[in-house]
Amino acid sequence: MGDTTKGSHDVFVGSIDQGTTSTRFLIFNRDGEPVASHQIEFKQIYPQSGWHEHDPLEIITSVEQCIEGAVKDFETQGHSSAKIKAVGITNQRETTVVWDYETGEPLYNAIVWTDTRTQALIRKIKLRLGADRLQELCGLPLSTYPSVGKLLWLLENVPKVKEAYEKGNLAFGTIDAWLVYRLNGATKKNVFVSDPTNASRTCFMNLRTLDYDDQLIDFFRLDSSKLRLPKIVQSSHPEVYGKLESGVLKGVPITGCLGDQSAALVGQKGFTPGLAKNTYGTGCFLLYNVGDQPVFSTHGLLGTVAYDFGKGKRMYALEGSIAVAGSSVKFLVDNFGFVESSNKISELASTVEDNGGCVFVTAFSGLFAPYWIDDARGTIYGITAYTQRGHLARATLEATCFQTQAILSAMEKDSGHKLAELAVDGGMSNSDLCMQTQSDLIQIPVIRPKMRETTALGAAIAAGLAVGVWDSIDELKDINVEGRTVFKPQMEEAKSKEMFGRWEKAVQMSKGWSS
Ligand SMILES: Nc1ncnc2c1ncn2[C@@H]1O[C@H](COP(=O)(O)OP(=O)(O)O)[C@@H](O)[C@H]1O
Ligand SMILES: O=P(O)(O)OC[C@H](O)CO
Repeated sequence: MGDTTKGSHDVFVGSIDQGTTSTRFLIFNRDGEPVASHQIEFKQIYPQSGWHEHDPLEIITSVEQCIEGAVKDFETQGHSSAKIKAVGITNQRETTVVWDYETGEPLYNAIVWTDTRTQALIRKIKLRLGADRLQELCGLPLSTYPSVGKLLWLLENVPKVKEAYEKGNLAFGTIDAWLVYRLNGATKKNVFVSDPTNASRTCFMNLRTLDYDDQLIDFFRLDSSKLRLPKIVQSSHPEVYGKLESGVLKGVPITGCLGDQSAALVGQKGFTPGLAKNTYGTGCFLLYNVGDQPVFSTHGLLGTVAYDFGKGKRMYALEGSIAVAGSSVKFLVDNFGFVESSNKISELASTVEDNGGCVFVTAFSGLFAPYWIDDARGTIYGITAYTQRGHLARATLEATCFQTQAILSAMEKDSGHKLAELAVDGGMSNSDLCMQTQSDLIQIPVIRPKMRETTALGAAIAAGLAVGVWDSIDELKDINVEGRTVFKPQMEEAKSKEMFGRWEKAVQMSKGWSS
């Protein structure tokens, strides 16, 4: 930690937010306000129904361009880039990248967390002896969602990947590990690390020890002497993530790293057990801080790491993961031209009073928490000659709210605690209609901060804490508190229950389509 940083107000922290549909770089001041930013959408590759890939090199380019764009904006405002003391990384989780450790080149496209090509493979693995004990070790239910299935598919189907593995040259990583590796100059420095919030999404990490577990690796019939896994290091650290090797911020240290949902919890300052946040991005993810010991769900949720800021500052979370949220809105826009952009969907939904009897189970990747139905696919119920586009727009927004309602009910059963309020963020939370519907359905207040880049803020906090931009989390308490919007329940509880009953019926009916 440099003395010039400690206590000084004229310092800034950069944050790389590498999401499922776009990459951003934001520069935050010490008050947690974004002063400059740049965002780039990159290509979504869908080679077949159910497959979803990204180009790992395009992701790197998008990060480099975002850094350049935001720094330019920052300098235009009269700031010097020398004031940027550190950079944090936050990223889409589970998405799997494999590369050749000798050359640093990717061996296949990244397989995205939403991808369902591993459905049959996972079903076979579920039959193995010991499959029912996995969740007690790694916190995750066996499904198409974690990285492990994607890696096993690559080993079975891509000869180059298998060859590299046999030679002991196969590097496997989630997006955080890939970014850190490449931003450090790849083979030049070979910085090959991942933080526990990301590593906990692979199925290889033991949730109690925060290290790889041979029981898990053996169960998946992988040879740890052949597979190169990134070293698991804490989420906020002054040294372990290296430095930016090139570009306008060359030499600036990377000092924070968090999976995007953990970063959002940190950005919402969910540091105390009992606090929860729900992020409505491409998917939607509810994280509930359970304290410094892991909780293993028995009601369809995931046990995961909230953040690891070092000894005595490590927290766990229960998570409810919804595969499709904002992506369903994008689907109506891109595939059917319902409106010209996602931010117009509420307008369309407001042209009608209710869903007109329609329920849309947006199971494009099967249904995740708390249902885990891998063979469900997107299905709309209740269409009649009366149905208008507005009804479908409303049913689309409601689908994420219903799944959140189901997750909260599971969370109450797992934790024995009823949530008093829900902090929200992410692209889809911009819809007032959606947030009001959410509050109506869950019957508690929904709190939306004024500054919604909480994911990027969380990574900036992790990075800033490591270099003394902030000395402790107590110093963060006033950040992003002013100007919040509170959505209070306006619907009768009986009506909310009735609507949820119809949703649950639709979920049951959606089973089995892709079996
Ligand atoms: N006003 C809005 N109403 C509803 N959905 C929206 C709105 N604005 C953005 N979205 C949705 O939010 C998603 C983008 O949110 P974001 O938090 O940037 O996601 P990610 O981090 O996953 O890339 C898109 O899928 C988009 O359809
Ligand atoms: O891109 P998002 O914000 O929907 O987040 C993706 C998640 O990290 C997947 O687990």
